[in-house]
Amino acid sequence: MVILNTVTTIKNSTTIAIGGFDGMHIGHQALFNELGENGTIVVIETGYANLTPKRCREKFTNKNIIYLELESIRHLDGVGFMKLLNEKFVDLEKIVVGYDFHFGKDRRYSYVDLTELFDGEVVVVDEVTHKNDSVHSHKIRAKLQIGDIKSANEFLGHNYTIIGKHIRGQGIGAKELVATINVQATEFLMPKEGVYATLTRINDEEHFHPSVSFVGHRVTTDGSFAIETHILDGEVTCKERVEISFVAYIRGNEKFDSLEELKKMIQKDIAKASKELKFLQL
Ligand SMILES: Cc1cc2nc3c(=O)[nH]c(=O)nc-3n(C[C@H](O)[C@H](O)[C@H](O)COP(=O)(O)O)c2cc1C
Ligand SMILES: Nc1ncnc2c1ncn2[C@@H]1O[C@H](COP(=O)(O)OP(=O)(O)O)[C@@H](O)[C@H]1O
Repeated sequence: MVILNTVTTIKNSTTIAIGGFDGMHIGHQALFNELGENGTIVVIETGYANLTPKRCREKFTNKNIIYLELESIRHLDGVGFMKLLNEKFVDLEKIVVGYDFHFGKDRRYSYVDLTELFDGEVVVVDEVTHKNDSVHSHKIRAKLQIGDIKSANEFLGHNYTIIGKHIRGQGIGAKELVATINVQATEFLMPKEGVYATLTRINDEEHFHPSVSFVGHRVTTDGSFAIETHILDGEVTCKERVEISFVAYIRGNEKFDSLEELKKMIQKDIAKASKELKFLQL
């Protein structure tokens, strides 16, 4: 990962797009479309990104990304920020930002200041909306938190995807319910507690498996928080790194009086998830 603060200069990059870019949503993609061949994405890293934390942004672009820690630039005024960009990007000709881009101390400066301060071209991308609603990361987070996966995915332009590592479960699943892969993915925002039709990929497999996943506190068993995915198209063995893509919300988390009742419900969940995923190209 290239952190801009620690490198002296970046050569051959004539165009940059600047922002936080958590989510890499359709608004962000509109900026990337203006980058051209030698464009670089400059991520201002707040440390709070939880839709595409850290290097996960790289999954959703083929452009080069470099990272700039907010802490190291937040004190700068407009002139200072511009000086930093010019010093680091020695071939800079064009800067791409969105209509609401703000920077510098107290977010005091906008694209208007950028246009005055920069000697090259500033491209300002108009507001990107979906169904008359302005697309922003905070709105995607809010949608995920109420389980509105379909709208969140429409704003994102891709399925909301978390990546984590395989961890040991309680050992009840395979014996009494269905086999699940338990996942730890602490850096990501968790969608509303419940059951989802999902696509799961293990390590760097070429294809995703249709799956049904549970996210939440296992109120029926030990009460602890878990992310579990049950693969619908057979057994998988190698499972260090697990990627779960959320496609549709099926139901909320429930407490069942017995494992038999939970098992019956899981069978219904499987049927619903299979139906949701049937027409997807995996
Ligand atoms: C499709 C599916 C739906 C689930 N729904 C619930 C639920 O509504 N409430 C709940 O407490 N646990 C639910 N669970 C989690 C189970 O409690 C969990 O799989 C079980 O405790 C076994 O955990 P283990 O894999 O760690 O052994 C669900 C799991 C799956 C795969
Ligand atoms: N809906 C949108 N339409 C156009 N530009 C956008 C949109 N959302 C964000 N941008 C631009 O993308 C860059 C990154 O913005 P950022 O603040 O990280 O996104 P968000 O507002 O979604 O959290 C900024 O230059 C911003 O102006």
